[in-house]
Amino acid sequence: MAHSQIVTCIDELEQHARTHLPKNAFDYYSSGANDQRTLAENRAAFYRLRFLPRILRDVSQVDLGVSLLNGTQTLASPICIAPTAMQRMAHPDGEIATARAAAASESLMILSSWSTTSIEDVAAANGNAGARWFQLYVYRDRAVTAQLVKRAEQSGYTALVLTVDTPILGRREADIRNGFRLPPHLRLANFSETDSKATGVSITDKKDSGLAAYVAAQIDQTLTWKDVKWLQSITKLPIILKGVLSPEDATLAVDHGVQGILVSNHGARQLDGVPATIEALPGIVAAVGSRCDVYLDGGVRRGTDVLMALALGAKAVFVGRPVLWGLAYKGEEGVQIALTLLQQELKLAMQLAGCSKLADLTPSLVVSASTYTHAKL
Ligand SMILES: Cc1cc2nc3c(=O)[nH]c(=O)nc-3n(C[C@H](O)[C@H](O)[C@H](O)COP(=O)(O)O)c2cc1C
Ligand SMILES: CC(C)CC(=O)C(=O)O
Repeated sequence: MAHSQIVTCIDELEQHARTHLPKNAFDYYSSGANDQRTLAENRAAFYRLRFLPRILRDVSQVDLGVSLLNGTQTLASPICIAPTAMQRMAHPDGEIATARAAAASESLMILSSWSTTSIEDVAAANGNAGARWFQLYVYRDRAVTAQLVKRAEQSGYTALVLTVDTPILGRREADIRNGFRLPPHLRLANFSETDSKATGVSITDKKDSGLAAYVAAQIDQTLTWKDVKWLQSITKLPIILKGVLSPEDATLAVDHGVQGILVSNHGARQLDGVPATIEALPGIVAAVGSRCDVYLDGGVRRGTDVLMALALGAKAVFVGRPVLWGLAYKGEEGVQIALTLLQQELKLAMQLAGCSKLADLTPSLVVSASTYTHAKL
């Protein structure tokens, strides 16, 4: 795709990234774990759903506005940016470009702990008008973790997103084959060299996958529900648990006083064989009810995917790789293209489905394709 050409969908951005990014980076961004069954399912499960649109409703005005976390976070649309590590591999401006595009699109950005731009620099790029949450990995060294939380608070991040599906890195075979490591001109900007070398493993070490070794050395595998309490004891920020798939865990999360649940399988990069997130969503929504916000990420590539997730009870959706493909295409402008495409597609899908605001979306809008396959005609 030439730069002058019109981008018509997210998949075109991915194709561009595939042919323009270094293999080491594209493979890291695109891979799922093991046989990548869940990676395929994250898309396939959307294809197994069907809409039952309503007719003869006034759809001349569509409002995509949404408010999250008990009305404390208002957004122009429910399409937000999932945290993805090391964005400067996709474009020299990396997280700065994402933060600017998020603010320009009135979207919400979650910054990864493992960004290649610091918490403070991203906050400055996102500005006063921006909406930003910080994704937290809990380090074995709790002083390092507490310092991240403090810096996020001081830089105007308004929630913490605690990732709970990564006690250890999933098996990403492309990274093993490539001997993945962060290119030498980049670094994990939120940590000092000393912090990242504290246990003798650096992300740039020449191991099978430098990343897997780094995670194994640094991330706290002993994490339990008591650490959610610990986190609550050191911050007043709302906490969202990212990586919930089981309704039982969703109930426990609410019992532990979290303000949000992000139904996620980490872009199919952790345990292969888990359900697609759109399949896991209804059970979690049923378990949680209105006791806290429920969000979804994983395989969202179309406005119609967003519409399905919202109809099935998600308050907002997050996209990971589409933002990386936008970055690789044209930095800040590319991320804006990705977000705008999804917003426009969502608006169109709502109009065609007979909905003019998010409150109109109910589960009756979506049915399983098997309803039709097995129908007696
Ligand atoms: C390249 C890459 C890096 C990621 N890095 C992080 C991370 O640092 N922290 C985290 O909680 N999730 C991380 N994720 C998971 C995303 O936040 C999100 O769950 C996933 O990408 C959503 O699926 P999608 O890419 O199909 O939209 C990463 C995902 C990708 C693809
Ligand atoms: C550094 C990694 C743990 C980032 C991540 O979450 C991922 O690669 O999926």
